[in-house]
Amino acid sequence: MSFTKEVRKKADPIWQASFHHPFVKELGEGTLDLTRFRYYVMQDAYYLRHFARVQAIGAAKSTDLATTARLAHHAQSTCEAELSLHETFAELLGITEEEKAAFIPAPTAYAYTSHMYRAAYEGHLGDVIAAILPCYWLYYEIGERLKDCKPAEPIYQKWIGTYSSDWFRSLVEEQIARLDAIAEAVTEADRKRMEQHFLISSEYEYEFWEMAYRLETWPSARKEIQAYVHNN
Ligand SMILES: Cc1ncc(CN)c(N)n1
Repeated sequence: MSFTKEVRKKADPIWQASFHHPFVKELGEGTLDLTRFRYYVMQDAYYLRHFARVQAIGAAKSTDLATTARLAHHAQSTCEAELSLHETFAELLGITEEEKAAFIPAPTAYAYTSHMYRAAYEGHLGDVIAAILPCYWLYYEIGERLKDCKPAEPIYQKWIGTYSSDWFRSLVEEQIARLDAIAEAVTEADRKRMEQHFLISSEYEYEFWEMAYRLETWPSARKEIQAYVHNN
């Protein structure tokens, strides 16, 4: 069995929990409260800004120019396609510049992005891709599951359309093939570490729905903590 099939199998229980999470189900049905989606859009814009940087670390850690170019292209796609989609959502949802300026990442968004940076800075390209692959692949599987849903809310239709698109599928397939090729060439210890990154990111993907559904906040109102994460 390929490395990605193995880790996908190990992660299946937590992926199933994401598929059945009320945020995902209600988005497909069109019953998701827009307050929750609005919160998600703001946290996800923060997440994607850091995700693009992690993709760029992958570009820098690639050992051949063709892979550097592809990873840089992926980072650019995150900025031009996904983040610009969020800009459209922000306009449609009436998210103001003041709200954006006062934005503070929630504990889960902060922890998930910190995990990706850690995997990326401490490891090689295989570590980078293992940590970011659930982000691609889980959303694509969710897009596939929801693609025949016709939520009355156009914003939700647009979200589903993005992640079930051929464009997104081709990015996912490219990263799966890349990770399998790397996994064949590295040591067993490397593969074990890559598996851990993949499983931790899978957990955080689930936690991200929870965070948005519960409108997570920091437990303490300490301004210095909030100022720190705000600036980072
Ligand atoms: C948290 C999260 N994970 C994945 C994706 C899809 N790139 C996203 N937009 N946000």
